[in-house]
Amino acid sequence: MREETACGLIILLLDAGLCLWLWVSLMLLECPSCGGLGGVWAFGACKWIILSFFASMLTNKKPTAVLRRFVVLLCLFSPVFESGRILMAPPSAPYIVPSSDLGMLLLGPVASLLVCVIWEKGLCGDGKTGKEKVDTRQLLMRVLKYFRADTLYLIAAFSSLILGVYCDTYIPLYQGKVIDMLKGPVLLSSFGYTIGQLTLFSLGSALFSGLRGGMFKISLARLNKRLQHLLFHTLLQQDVHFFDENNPGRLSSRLYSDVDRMGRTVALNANAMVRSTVKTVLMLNVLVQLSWELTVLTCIEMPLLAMMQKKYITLSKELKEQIQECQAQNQDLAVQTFSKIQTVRSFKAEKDELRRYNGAVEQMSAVKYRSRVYSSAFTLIRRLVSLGIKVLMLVQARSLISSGHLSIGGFVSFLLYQKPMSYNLKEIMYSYGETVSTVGVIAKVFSYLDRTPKWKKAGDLAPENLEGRVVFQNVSFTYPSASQEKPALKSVSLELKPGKMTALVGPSGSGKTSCVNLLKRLYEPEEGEILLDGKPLHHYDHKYLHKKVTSVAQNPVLFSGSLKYNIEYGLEDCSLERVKEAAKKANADKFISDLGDEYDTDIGECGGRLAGGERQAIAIIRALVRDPQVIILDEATSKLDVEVQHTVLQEVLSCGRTVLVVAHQLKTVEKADHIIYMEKGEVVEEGTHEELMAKRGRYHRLKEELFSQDQ
Ligand SMILES: Nc1ncnc2c1ncn2[C@@H]1O[C@H](COP(=O)(O)OP(=O)(O)OP(=O)(O)O)[C@@H](O)[C@H]1O
Repeated sequence: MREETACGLIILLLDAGLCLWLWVSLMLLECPSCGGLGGVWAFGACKWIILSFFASMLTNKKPTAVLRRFVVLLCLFSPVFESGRILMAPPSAPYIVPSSDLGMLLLGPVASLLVCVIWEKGLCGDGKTGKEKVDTRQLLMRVLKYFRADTLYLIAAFSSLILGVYCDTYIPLYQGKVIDMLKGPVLLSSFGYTIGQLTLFSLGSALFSGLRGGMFKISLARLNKRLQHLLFHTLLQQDVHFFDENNPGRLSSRLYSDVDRMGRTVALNANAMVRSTVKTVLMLNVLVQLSWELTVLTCIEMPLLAMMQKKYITLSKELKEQIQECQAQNQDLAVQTFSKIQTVRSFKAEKDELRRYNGAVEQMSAVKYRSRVYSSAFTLIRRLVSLGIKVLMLVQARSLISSGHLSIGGFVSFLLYQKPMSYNLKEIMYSYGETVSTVGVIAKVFSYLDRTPKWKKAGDLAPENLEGRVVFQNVSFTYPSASQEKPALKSVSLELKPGKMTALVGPSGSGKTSCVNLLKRLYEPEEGEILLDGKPLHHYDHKYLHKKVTSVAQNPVLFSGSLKYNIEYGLEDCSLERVKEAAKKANADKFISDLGDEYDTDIGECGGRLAGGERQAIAIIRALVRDPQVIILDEATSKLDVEVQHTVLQEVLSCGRTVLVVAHQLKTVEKADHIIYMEKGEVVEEGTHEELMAKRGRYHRLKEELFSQDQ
C-alpha cells in the first residue's frame, strides 16, 4: 500500500513537471494556441506513454490497477475537459486553449488525484476484499427484491421524484430571470409569462415532492410489515438451542429496530440518492451554461467533503454499532428486572439492579457523547470548507461580472443553485455512507432469515390410536452450549409402559430434565433413538406429537390473558364444554367458579394473580384438555392439596395413559409402578420402590438425601 502511494506521488510529480515544462516552452515560444484541441489531445497521449513507462519502471513492470487508472485519469483529464468546454461554449465564442494559464494546467493533476482518492478510498471502501464488496452489493439487491410486492407504489414514487426534481431544478433559473427583468424596459406580458412559469414549476415541485414522500413511506411501512412477519415466523421455527444462545432482548431489537433500519436505509437512501443524482445532473447542466469557472469551484467542494464524510462514516459506523449493542443490553436489563420483580424485591436487590442499570445507561451515554463530539467536529470542518469555497467564488464572480461574462441575475441564479447543489452532493455521500454502515445490520437480519433449524424435520405420522409406549434406546446427548466433555445423558436406555407410572429420580444434575426435554423434542439426541410405539419421535406430525405427549411443570409458564385462553393455548376449536370437563377431572372446577368471571377471568402477567397451586391446576387442565396418551409430570402436583393430588394422579393414569414423573418427594415415588434411578447422566438402578430398597444399592444409600424435604 505504501509503495503504491509512493509510486502515485512520483507519477504526480512527473506529471506536474511535464505540465510545467509545456507551460514554460509555450511561454518562451510565444505560442498560446498549443496547436488547438488536437494539440491538447496529442500532449495527453504523449503524457500517457511517458507516465506509463515510468509507472512500469517504478513497479518492476507490474503496475497495479489503481496506478494504471491514475495514469489514465491524469492524461485524459485535460483533453476531456477542453473538449467539454468547446461543446458547451456558444458557437460564436473563440476557442482559447488554457495553455497560458498555469492554474488550469495544474487543475488536471489535482482533480485526477482527488477523483482517484475518492474512488479508491472513499467509494470502494478501503481494506475490503472484492468478495466483501460483492456481498454488500448482493445484500442491498436482496433487500430491493423484498420491495417487489410494492412495485406500483415504487413506480409512482420514482415518477413523482423525477417530476418533482425537474420542477425544482428550474425554479432558481426563473427566479434569476425575474430578477433580470426587474430593471430595464421589459414587456409586462413577458414578465407575467415568466412569473407564470415560475409559479407552475413551484406548484409542480410541491405537489410531486409530497407525492414522492408519501409513496416511499407507504412502501416502507408495507415492507416493514412483511419483513417483521417473515422474521418472526423464521425465529419461531428455530430450535431451542438458538434461543439458549440469543437472549430475547437482542432478538426483539432485531425484529423491530433492525428491520425498520434496514428498510428505511434502502428505501429512503435510494430515494435520496436517485433524487440527488438526477438533481445534480440537471443542475450541473444549468450551472455550466451560466459559468463553467464557478461550476469548477463548486465541484471542488465535493471531493473534499467526500473524503471527510468517508472518515466520519467509518467512525460513526463503529459508534452506531456500539450504541445498538448498549440499547439491546439496557432493554434486556430492564425486561429482566421487571419480569423478576418479586425475586428482586424479596432479596432487597433494588439498589443493585439500579446500579447495574445506571452502569449500562452511563456506558451508553459515554458512547453517545463521543458520537456527538465527532458529529460536531465534522460539521465544523465541513462548514469551514464550504465557507472557503464561497469566498473564492465571490472573488471569481466579481471578475466575471466586471468583464461582462456573467449578469447579476445569472449570478443570483448560480447562487440559488449552488446551495442545493452542494446539499445534493452531500446527500449522495451521506446516503451512500448510511447504506454501507447498515450493511452489518442487514447481514445479521438475513443471517436469521436464512437460518435453517438444526433439528430433524417432523414427519406426518398421526395414528388414530396411540398406545403410548416410550423407549429410549442408548440415548446420548450433550447440550449444544455445553462442552462435549460434559454430556447430559450417556447411553440411556429405558422404557415407559402404557397404564403405568414411572418415576425418574436422582441427584440434581443427573439428567432427569434432559430426558424430559428430549421426550418433548425440545432437543435432538446425538446418538441413539427415542421411540413412541416403535416409531422414532421425529416421524410424528409436530402438532399431533405435542397433543399426545404433554407435560406439566412444577412452575408452569402461563401467559397474560384469560383462564380459557391459557387452557386452550395452541388448540384450535376447543369448546368451553371440553375445558369445563377437563377442569372437573383436575378437581379444579370449584376454585374456577369462585373466580369473578370464571373462565374469562384475567389471570394477570404470567398468571401472577393466581396462587402457586392454582397455577399448577390450570397447567394440569391445559394438559388434560388435549387428551394426551403420554403425560410428563415434573413435580406438577406438589402445590396441590393431598386430596386433589390423589384425584389428579387417578385421572392421569386412567385411559391406559403412560405417566412419567420427575419426582423429588417420597410420597410421589412410592405411588410409582416403576422407579428409574439416574446419576451423572446414566441409569444406575431400576425397579419398584421396595425392590430398590431391598437391593440396598445407590438408591437406598441416597434416599435420605433425595427426599430429605418431605420426610
Ligand atoms: N440448557 C443447558 N445448557 C447446558 N447444559 C445444561 C443445560 N441444562 C442442563 N444442563 C446440564 O446438563 C446436566 C443434566 O441436567 P438436568 O437438568 O437434566 O439435571 P436434573 O437431574 O434434571 O437436575 P434437577 O433435579 O436439579 O433439575 C447438568 O450437568 C446440567 O448442568
